[in-house]
Amino acid sequence: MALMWTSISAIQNPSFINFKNINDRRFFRAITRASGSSSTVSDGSSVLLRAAKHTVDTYIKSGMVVGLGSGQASGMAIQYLGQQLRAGALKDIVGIPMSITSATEAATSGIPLDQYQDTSQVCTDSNHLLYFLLIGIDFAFDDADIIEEGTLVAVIGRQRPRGDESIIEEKSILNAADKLVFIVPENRFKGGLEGSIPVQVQSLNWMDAAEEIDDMFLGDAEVWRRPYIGHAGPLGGDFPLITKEGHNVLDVIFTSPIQSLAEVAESLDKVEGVVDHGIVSKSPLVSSSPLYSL
Ligand SMILES: O=C(CO)[C@H](O)[C@H](O)COP(=O)(O)O
Repeated sequence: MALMWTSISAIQNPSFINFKNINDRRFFRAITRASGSSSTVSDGSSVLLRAAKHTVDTYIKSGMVVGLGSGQASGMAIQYLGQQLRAGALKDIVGIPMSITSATEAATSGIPLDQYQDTSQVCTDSNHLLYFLLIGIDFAFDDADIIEEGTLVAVIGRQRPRGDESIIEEKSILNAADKLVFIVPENRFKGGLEGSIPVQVQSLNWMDAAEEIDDMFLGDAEVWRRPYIGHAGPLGGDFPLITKEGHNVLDVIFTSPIQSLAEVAESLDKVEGVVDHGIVSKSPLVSSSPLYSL
């Protein structure tokens, strides 16, 4: 594994925190030496753990509603958050898990959980007037497969779901968060990205959507339907993946460098049958002063 100094991107407030430049330079020199030519996964893990702890220590305050992401680094942050709760360093945290895996990790770490409701709740006051109560998420952290240098637009969902992950649910929590941090190793932070953009499509007319996307990125990308088991291929084999929402997943595999992830997202959004995709743009806050009660 390459040298794993870790970058953290605060997406809503895109000040870029580079672990190489903050805190303890000696630590990173030590990691550099330890990584060297015989670097191991554990070296990378220890840097990720440090980044995960830094994320919790810096951004999470008592009383917050926190979106809990999926992936190795998020798992570390969840465990550390649980430790901080048990130690009394933090209290009154409510976790909003983005997947079954993060829910399980949070539950075993002793973090109180709630579910995110994407729609506003309708309430009545004493005069029987209707008003809306917005559910707010103060902060969220997550892993990302790749982050576009410069824009901090991220891609999630490249890997086959390990549990019951849903790009749709994950993105709705990420987009609802007032502040968002991706915890990623440095080698996932780059420009001119290649590789897969996962696209969730309606299963009935998946092929029409696939053809339209194929035409759209002709020469730059191949479009394959993601299999549940077995080998990948354009048609997704005999057992195509069906998401928990009943959709298929297309992997739009870019073989040429992507100039702008935001433009790819905009193009995909226009295709009939596309339900969602793994590109997470810098979205505005759902509410700058949310009223919430969880
Ligand atoms: O899609 C994702 C978040 O849901 C992650 O990018 C993906 O799970 C990466 O995991 P890891 O960091 O463990 O490789």
